[in-house]
Order: sequence, then structure tokens, then C-alpha cells
Amino acid sequence: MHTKENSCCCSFDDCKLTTEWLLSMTRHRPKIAIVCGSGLGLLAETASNKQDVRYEDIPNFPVSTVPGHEGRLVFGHIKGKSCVFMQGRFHLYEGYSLCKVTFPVRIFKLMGVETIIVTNASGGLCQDFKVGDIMVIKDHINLPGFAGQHPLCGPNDERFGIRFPCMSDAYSKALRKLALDITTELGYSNFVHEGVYCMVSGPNFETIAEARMLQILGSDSVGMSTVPEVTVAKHCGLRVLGLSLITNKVSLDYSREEKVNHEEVLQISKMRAEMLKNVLITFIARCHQVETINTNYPNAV
Ligand SMILES: O=P(O)(O)O[C@H]1O[C@H](CO)[C@@H](O)[C@H]1O
Ligand SMILES: Nc1nc2[nH]cnc2c(=O)[nH]1
Repeated sequence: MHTKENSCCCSFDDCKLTTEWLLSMTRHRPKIAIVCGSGLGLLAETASNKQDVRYEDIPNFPVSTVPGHEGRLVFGHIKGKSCVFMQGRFHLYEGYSLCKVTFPVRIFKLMGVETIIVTNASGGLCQDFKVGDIMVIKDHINLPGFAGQHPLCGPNDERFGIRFPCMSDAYSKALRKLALDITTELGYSNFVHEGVYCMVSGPNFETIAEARMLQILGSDSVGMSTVPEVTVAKHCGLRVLGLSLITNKVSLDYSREEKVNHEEVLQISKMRAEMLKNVLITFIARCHQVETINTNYPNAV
């Protein structure tokens, strides 16, 4: 966390420098950013006119340290729309501050992105969910935020957004409806749900008592990412869609023998990425048709 004394590690000037560097490296001017969750990097495969930039070459950018997160930006076109994919995201448990974790979101904003699609792998807590299902994120619980681990803690820079952003509509209702309509059109409705995603810091998976608590709190799935990115995106006036792939069922019962592990998460992500990709392609082609109101937008950059 950054405080007044220990000022932000990613200032507006840092963001500007990185943005200008990227704009000088590519002719792409993306309007849509896609954050690829664990094992979901292949969502970028369908893009045409691709250009990759490795995180380690980008000034001020963190680097990916988690298997299943390739560590590059991929610029390209999907159905004629200019997009940027984050093939690999950053997590709190990697040792990055939430300011660093969410740094790319502000870069996208400054580059001219208007809509961000965040994807992730998560564990299903809702008993109706099956492994391989897609959850359109309706809302989230920012559990680390309750304990002061929050990307917007510290001095607020009004050039990004307001001090007290509204989060009750973090996930655009109109974009959620479009995503759900598309899944129905594609014949996927039997394995698509809407639900509440809960972020924990990780890196361990949940104990059974913790999982039961999260379920009682109203969480339908749990993961270790997404919420900081969405919070910062909403703060700076981006439109947000969140798609979560249920890669495992979280144990809520002491008699269950299955033990979750990251390899299984990656395996299921890769198996179901094709389905998620089909949803994404159609969504990208059509999301400009949907108007949304971001309540924090008036003061955004
Ligand atoms: O949220 P993404 O990046 O998809 O990754 C999820 O998968 C990892 C655990 O297997 C954790 O990092 C969890 O957050
Ligand atoms: N915390 C958490 N993160 C996940 N990412 C994928 N599956 C899980 C899970 O069961 N728990």
C-alpha cells in the first residue's frame, strides 16, 4: 500500500511515460483491453495483425512470475476492432503492490481504451456450478480491501478518477446482458451463470472453514485476482465485463477427497478457453452497440 509518506510507486507521470513508450512502439490504438486469466492466454490467438510486446521490455511494467501467465501484451484486431490482450496478469501474492498489479489498467485508459474485459480462473462455491462453467461476474467482494489492501488507498489523483468511486455498478449491466445474450445464441446457456466473485489474497487455496465462510458471505466463486483491476478500471471510467471460468469445485465438505492444485486449474482453463474465446469474439464485435453509463466518469481522465 502507498501512503502520503511512501508515495505511489506508479504516479501519473510513470503512467504517462509507459503509455508514450507503448504508443511509440505500436501503430495499434486499442479501444478494448482483455486481461487473460490463468491458462487463458490463448484467447489472444484469433487476433489478426498481431504485435507482441514483452512485459520485461516495457518501462515500469511488472513481469509475470506465475505459470500460465505468458507475460506479454498482444495488440491486434478482432472483427475489425482494435484490441490489446494482457497475456498474463499480476497478483498480490507475487509480492506486487496493488498499485503495480493494476498499473496496466491505467496505461490502457491513457492509451484510449474504453472497455476492459477481465477473465479469470476461479473455484466454484455455488452448488449449481460445474467444472468448466462460465460465470458472468455480476458483482464482487473485495476481501483484501476490507483489510486495507486496496489499489486506491493513498493520495487520490483526480486525473484518474474521484476519491470515493461508486462500485455498486462496477460490472456494466448492459454489457452483462450482451454477454448473456451471446452465450444463449451460441447454445451455451446450460453452462453459463451470473454470480458474485470473491477475491482472496492467496497464494494458498481455501481451507474448508474459509470456503464455508465465503459461501455464507454470498460468494459464488473465489479467486486471487480481478477485483483490484476492476476497481481501478471503474475508478478511471472504463466499462467493465468480467468472465470467470470455473476450473474446480471448492471443497465445502470434510469428507471430500479431491485436492485442488494449479496444474488442474490450468488444464481446465485450456480445455474451455475455446468456448470463452467464442463468447469474446462475438462480444468484441458487438459491444460498441451497447451504451453504458459510468457513474464515476465525469471526473475521469
Ligand atoms: O485469477 P487468475 O489470474 O485467473 O488465476 C487464478 O488461478 C491461480 C490459482 O490456480 C490464482 O492466481 C487464481 O487467481
Ligand atoms: N482462491 C482460489 N483461487 C482459485 N483459482 C482457481 N481456483 C481457485 C480456488 O479454488 N480458490
